[in-house]
Amino acid sequence: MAAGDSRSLDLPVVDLASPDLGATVESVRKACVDSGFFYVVSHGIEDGLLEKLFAESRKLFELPLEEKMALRRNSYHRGYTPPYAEKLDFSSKFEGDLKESFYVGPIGGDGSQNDANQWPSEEHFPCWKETIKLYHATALSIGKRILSLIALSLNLDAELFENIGAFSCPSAFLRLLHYPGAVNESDDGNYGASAHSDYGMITILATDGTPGLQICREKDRHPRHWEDVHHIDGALIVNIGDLLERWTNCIFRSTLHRVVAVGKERYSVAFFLDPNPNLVVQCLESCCSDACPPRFPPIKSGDYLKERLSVTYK
Ligand SMILES: O=C(O)CCC(=O)C(=O)O
Ligand SMILES: [Fe+2]
Repeated sequence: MAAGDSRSLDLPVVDLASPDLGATVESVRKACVDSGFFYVVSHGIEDGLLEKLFAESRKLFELPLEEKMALRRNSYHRGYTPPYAEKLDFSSKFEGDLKESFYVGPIGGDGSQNDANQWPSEEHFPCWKETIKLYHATALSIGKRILSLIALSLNLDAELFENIGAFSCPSAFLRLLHYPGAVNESDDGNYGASAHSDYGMITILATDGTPGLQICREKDRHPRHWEDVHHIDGALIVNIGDLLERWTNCIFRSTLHRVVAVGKERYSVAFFLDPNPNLVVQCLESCCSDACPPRFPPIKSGDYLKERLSVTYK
């Protein structure tokens, strides 16, 4: 289905600079319970940074395939993935999704973390690393602010995730994405990114404004009903992942989404913020009771995510 065929959604817009904390927390809770998706504005990203980020991303994807393949995703899940490398929806008849992507994991860190990132040559990409590093750090700090609102929205301490160690060496991955414009006839009906939910805690998405992103709020209803997530200038899109859904005993929703081909090239940058891999994720205290016991056993965040990724990239 092409974007635009479905009804457009009115997702909540969360203003990170709002002086009314109570209303902000309430709107975060409603969004996380209803659709697992919302917009964030007044995020404080410095002027021009998103433009620079998209320019560097475009420059990387414009390289010839063999140069990109020299930076192919390594065993630490950093680097380039070509078109068709990822199959998110196993019911799809196509070999894989149309998108190509580039992953950048935690940068530097406290020395205990092996910096396994791959970088294009400094000679041809003099501003690449600096721009990516700045956006990675900025997205991480926005993510922490959003998770503090999420904690409040669950009637928990604003610093909960910080206090339990989720943010000490968090598994924070940036993913640059490029969706092709024209596609071959054999890819007629294929998706930029086929239907999936994200695996981790939260995802923060910036796009170049090209449509294509859709969500399905009722994953068990068939036929599926897909709704367009329209672009709002200056806003980021935030969504809940499966790990947070599990953590909240399914009070918050990790919603199915996909990117349809719209016949126009599209760039986006997703930031996946997941906890320290050693953190044990067990039902949050405000999300269970005698009447509503935990649905899932505790699991180490890293084990959960490794298992999910191994299925996607066999
Ligand atoms: O590019 C987009 O709009 C969505 C990307 C996405 O869903 C993902 O990378 O998980
Ligand atoms: Fe996603």
